[in-house]
Amino acid sequence: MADKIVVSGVKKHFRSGKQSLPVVGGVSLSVADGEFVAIVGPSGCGKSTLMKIVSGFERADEGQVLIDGVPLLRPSPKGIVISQHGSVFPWLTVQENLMFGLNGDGHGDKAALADHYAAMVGLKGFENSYPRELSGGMLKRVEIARALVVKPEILYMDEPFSALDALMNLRMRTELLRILQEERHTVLLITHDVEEALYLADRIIVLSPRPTVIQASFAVPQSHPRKLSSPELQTLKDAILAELGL
Ligand SMILES: Nc1ncnc2c1ncn2[C@@H]1O[C@H](COP(=O)(O)OP(=O)(O)OP(=O)(O)O)[C@@H](O)[C@H]1O
Repeated sequence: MADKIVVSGVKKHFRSGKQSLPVVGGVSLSVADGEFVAIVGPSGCGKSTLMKIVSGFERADEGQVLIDGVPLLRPSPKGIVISQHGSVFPWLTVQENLMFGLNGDGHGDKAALADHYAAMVGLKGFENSYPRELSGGMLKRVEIARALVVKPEILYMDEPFSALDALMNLRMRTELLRILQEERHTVLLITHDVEEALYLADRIIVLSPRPTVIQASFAVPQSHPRKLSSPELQTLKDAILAELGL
């Protein structure tokens, strides 16, 4: 499969006063078209910074990011970010939120498309509801639908489910896999949760403490749906946790 994302020799530091804080210490990785790669690493190691660089919201000091072979200089229309903070507009209905990113004439009947994606994430019947009328899990699904409706080639997910309760977190994982089976996207997921990574990803990259580098990489060869209790995934989990010093 062709490489969708190529990260080569990326380094980044921040400056606070006279202090220099090295955050990304030299990261190179390739993500194939349609691949789902999860990134785990210790708290504060630089995961979000790396994600911002790979999604074009932050510039690297050194190295570069290529999307389909083209250097990334700003956020690409091919990618969309889903973060833990949420970006649903409270003053718009679910349908209006989903229609928001659809501009130009390329999207046909925007309302119908919005409703299709609302249904896809289980929000049929809530198209005219406002965010304040929805639960946290429903809001997160609006967010995911809002990202998918523009048919991004790349989904950048930074702890997308971390604000949800444990049950909703599990539901959303399954929901995401179902959607990805219908529409193949290239996905880069940052998570604290090794089990979430094992459940979802084709490959798991473990980052070192700051300044972060790739410490280990694990392929997850199992097909979906996966059983986290399977001996193979348990062995993999132990190996990843060992890399994280746990
Ligand atoms: N814009 C910035 N200016 C200065 N320092 C920053 C900036 N962004 C991040 N940092 C620092 O860089 C380091 C890495 O932050 P980052 O958010 O990338 O880590 P993380 O691995 O995503 O953290 P967490 O696991 O806690 O979400 C932290 O020490 C943080 O304080």
